[in-house]
Amino acid sequence: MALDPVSAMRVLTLNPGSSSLKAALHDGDLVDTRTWQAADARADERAVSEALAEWGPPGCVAVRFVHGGSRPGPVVLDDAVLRELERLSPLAPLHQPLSVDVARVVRGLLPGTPVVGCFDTSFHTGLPAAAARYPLPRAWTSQNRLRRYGFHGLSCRHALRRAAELLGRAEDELRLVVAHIGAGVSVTAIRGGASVDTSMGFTALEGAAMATRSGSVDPGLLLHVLEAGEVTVPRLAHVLHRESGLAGMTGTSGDLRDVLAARDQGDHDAREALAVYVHRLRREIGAAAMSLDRLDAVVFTGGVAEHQPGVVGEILAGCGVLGLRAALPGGSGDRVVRTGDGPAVLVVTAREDLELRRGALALVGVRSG
Ligand SMILES: Nc1ncnc2c1ncn2[C@@H]1O[C@H](COP(=O)(O)OP(=O)(O)O)[C@@H](O)[C@H]1O
Ligand SMILES: CC(=O)OP(=O)(O)O
Ligand SMILES: [Mg+2]
Repeated sequence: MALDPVSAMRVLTLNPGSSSLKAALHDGDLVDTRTWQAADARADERAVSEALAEWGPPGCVAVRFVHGGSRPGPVVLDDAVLRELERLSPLAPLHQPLSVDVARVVRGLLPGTPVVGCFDTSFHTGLPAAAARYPLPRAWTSQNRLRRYGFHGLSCRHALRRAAELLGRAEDELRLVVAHIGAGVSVTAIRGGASVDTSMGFTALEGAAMATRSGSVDPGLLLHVLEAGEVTVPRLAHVLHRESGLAGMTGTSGDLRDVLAARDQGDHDAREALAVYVHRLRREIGAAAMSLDRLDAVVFTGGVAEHQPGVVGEILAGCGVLGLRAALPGGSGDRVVRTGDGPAVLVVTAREDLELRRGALALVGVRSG
């Protein structure tokens, strides 16, 4: 069947994550992907040029931004929007500057080609007040700016879509917990097709322990090290984003492969770090489940979920209180690991690129239709 001109458009998607830049070229139903590791601004600029050299010019481009503020959906990027998004960089220092750079580079290389920004935060814009608001003074929160935004929304949106397909159920009838486990880690509760709670908050530092990010730490501890003069504010920001999590606890890069290798060699810190990582993930899964009236399925997605079934198995082994059964999610591709009594367990590849494409085509289609 011939595709209509909008869906047949070649779309380049660019996804700067905290440990990689992922690019994909969607040409009708064909997809070609490339990943560049250890993203930094200059490497990302080179990656964009290499992607364009390899694939040629697309009809439009979609760029993932983790922070979109209150934007409920994708927007076409122009200089003014990019300046606004750049102002959010301090709230997502591992991602936002890279996305802004990548968008500027691609706009420079492809003048006249629409470049669309799609936001992790959009999926969470309907969070109920109980989940979105911090218990801070009204004067701080009344403008609705200092609140919980949530991230990994493109991944959650795709996980919901795939879970509905794999389980043969309507999206809006599913009650899901989605555990996105990559370099960044978050857990989201989905009910009625929408996010109703999520572990990341004002920034992508809150919640579970991550590859190099601390996740949640008692704010009293942070006040203490600041007041004691042990660190400056910029140093503390650096430590919490880049020198904590699995990396900080072990002295490795924080890549789970390195941590598992160290544990296999009997390294005590690696064993303890993985125990903390798994414990904190289970705690977030339990917390997310409390926003649901029943739990139909837990969906594991992101690089760790895709490549390390043993770690998913370790997490599941301690989730019996939710009715989840221990399982080792072997196999590959999107799959239902277990069904039967208790919630189902799914592993889904994080295809943020498909949501980026969808978001871009919806906008470009509207503009050209
Ligand atoms: N075989 C593997 N290939 C790629 N990543 C892996 C593999 N095994 C484990 N991982 C983990 O997946 C993480 C990357 O996940 P990913 O979702 O791609 O991250 P991000 O989008 O944040 O860059 C790495 O930090 C690594 O710990
Ligand atoms: C929001 C976030 O942490 O993204 P990533 O896992 O891609 O680094
Ligand atoms: Mg990612």
